[in-house]
Amino acid sequence: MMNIISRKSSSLASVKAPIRALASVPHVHSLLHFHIHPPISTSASDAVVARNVVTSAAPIPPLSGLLGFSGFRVRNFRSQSGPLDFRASVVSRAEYAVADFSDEEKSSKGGDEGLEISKLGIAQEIVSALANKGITKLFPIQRAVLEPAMQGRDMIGRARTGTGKTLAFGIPIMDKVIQYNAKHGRGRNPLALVLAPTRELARQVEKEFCESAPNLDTLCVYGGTPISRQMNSLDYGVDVVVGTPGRIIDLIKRGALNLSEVQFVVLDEADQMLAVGFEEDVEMILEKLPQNRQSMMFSATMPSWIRKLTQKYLKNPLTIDLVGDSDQKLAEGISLYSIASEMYEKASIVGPLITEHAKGGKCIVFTQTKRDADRLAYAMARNFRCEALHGDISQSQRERTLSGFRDGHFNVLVATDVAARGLDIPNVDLIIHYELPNSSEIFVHRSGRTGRAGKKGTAILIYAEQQARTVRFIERDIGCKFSELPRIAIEGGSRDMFSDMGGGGDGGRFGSFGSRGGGRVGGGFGRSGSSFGRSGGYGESGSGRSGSFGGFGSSRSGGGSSSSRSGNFGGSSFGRSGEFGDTIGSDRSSGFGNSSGSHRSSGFGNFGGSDRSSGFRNPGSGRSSGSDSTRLSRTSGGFNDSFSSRFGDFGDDRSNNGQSTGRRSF
Ligand SMILES: Nc1ncnc2c1ncn2[C@@H]1O[C@H](COP(=O)(O)OP(=O)(O)OP(=O)(O)O)[C@@H](O)[C@H]1O
Repeated sequence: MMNIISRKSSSLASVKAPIRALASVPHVHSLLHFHIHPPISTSASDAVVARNVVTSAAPIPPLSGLLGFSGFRVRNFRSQSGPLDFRASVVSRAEYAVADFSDEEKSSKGGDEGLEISKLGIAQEIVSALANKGITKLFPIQRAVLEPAMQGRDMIGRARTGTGKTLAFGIPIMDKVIQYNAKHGRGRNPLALVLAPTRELARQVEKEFCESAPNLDTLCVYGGTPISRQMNSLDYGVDVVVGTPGRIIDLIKRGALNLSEVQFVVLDEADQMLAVGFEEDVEMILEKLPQNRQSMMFSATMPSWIRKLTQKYLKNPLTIDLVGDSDQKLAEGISLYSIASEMYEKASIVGPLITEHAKGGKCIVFTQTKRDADRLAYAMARNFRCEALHGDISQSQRERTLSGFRDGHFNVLVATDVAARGLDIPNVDLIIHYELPNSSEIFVHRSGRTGRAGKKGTAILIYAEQQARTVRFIERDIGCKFSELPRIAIEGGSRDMFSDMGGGGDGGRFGSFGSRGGGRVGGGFGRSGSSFGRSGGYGESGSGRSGSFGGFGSSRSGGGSSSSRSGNFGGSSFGRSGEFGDTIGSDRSSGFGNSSGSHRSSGFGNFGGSDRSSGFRNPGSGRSSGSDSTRLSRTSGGFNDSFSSRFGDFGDDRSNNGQSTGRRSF
């Protein structure tokens, strides 16, 4: 441990020092403009907003202003000191558009009604960087979060997919860190920590931070690339660390990551942390943080673990829910279609659907298994520029695939649910659910890869007749209706587009696929409670599946039975809901949620499609001993989040592993 620490004054660090010093030009205007006022009282019209926006998880003093009136109003920003005496940024004369967020959301999406970012008084570098990205007005979730976040409030947030949650927590954090650095000088230890359940999501959050505040040092940490690079980067000093829990713990354990100065922690996709088995890691990390901090959590559902976290680690949290129980769960602008198909014909109708509905644009086809993704991608590559993405694909290849898809080098991505959550790929026109998702939540997240940032998109659900009940269930659960597309007639000869891939049999091959229908509805739609409402968790097995796919099928709570009949190709919906009906795809086991590898180091960066502009990149390879993948254990018959911590002993981090904790200027 001490050896590691003594390296901190390495020559590399001293080279870095002037760079950091130069980068920390103070945003004096921001510091000067800031106001503190006593709270103002809520008005009678609060109810309008409260209905749609804010509920309090615990009794809180009335939050006024942003949350407290309908219509537009000019007001001063009310603030109290946040952590480390961070103060709210300037918001003098800022207009808070806080009418009905739902209505607003429908109409604006960054449109005319949004709050001008340039008027917020936040650091000019953020304003300019966002403007360069075409972001000039706040989205509703950002407006809802901004003021309480600036006030230092802990919060739980929920909004529809693609509506800008990252910047909702990102803007206040970036601004506060910039101000703090301007005042106190830049330090070595991070001031903000963002936990994400997957590498891809972590990378995306990092990208958003790097693009929006290019002068901040944001480091992304996850497994799959050498940990030494991340340790070096931490050694130089970082402002914000984004990462997956496993690698973060690894870095803490090695004495490379000192969380003693963290003032902001964000749990992004918190319920997904649970789904991929990170709960123990997350709690360990939260235990290591200073008491005096601001915590923000974003979660689509509220399983009991999240509630427990909320009670244990958040202080008097505010809940900002722009979805609500009865609202539709999908973003506006996504057209939903369903289409019935025989199991053995499904693969053959994907092509026509893409041609018709993607119209040459980007399309993601979601399968349940890695094997399906590979095979479908392979077969479709005859007619489309197409690649597969799933957890068995190496991290570096996954990144290449994602950046190729982003950049338009190919336009059809066949993915397992590894891509369902959080990924922000611009201009995806079409989502095809090749197989029913495991839960309504997964459906929402898969579909939410289109229609982002107010754009239009289409999602098509392919189902077998015997799965019609599940389709209705999804409709009810997400509050949307599917328009049924006419069946696509498949000529005999082309029924099985995998026919040259081995296997055989009457229709549908995929190796051991082959049963025509033969399904039975598993029935039993488990609806598991969450305080955020229904989250699905249905189990229906189209035709039952296992055979070559290995016995999926056991349903956990709330799920219907899924008959696993070997050799049959089935609809593969596996009821599993655990506490909240939110499930992950069966393919998560090895790859999804793995954390590893840095993709940005301050000086050198890493290779592999990172969007960090500065820096070279080094190929990420090799899994560190602390790879998170080892924690994901998959049990037969279902998806099991169980894992055992590799870090029973967490070291003596209470004393910060002996690291220097004092903030110092470089
Ligand atoms: N105010 C804004 N104006 C225009 N575009 C924005 C704004 N805020 C965010 N965006 C863009 O919208 C896209 C979606 O944002 P983001 O990924 O944060 O959504 P999200 O709510 O986290 O979605 P998901 O739940 O699917 O993860 C991003 O490309 C982001 O840059």
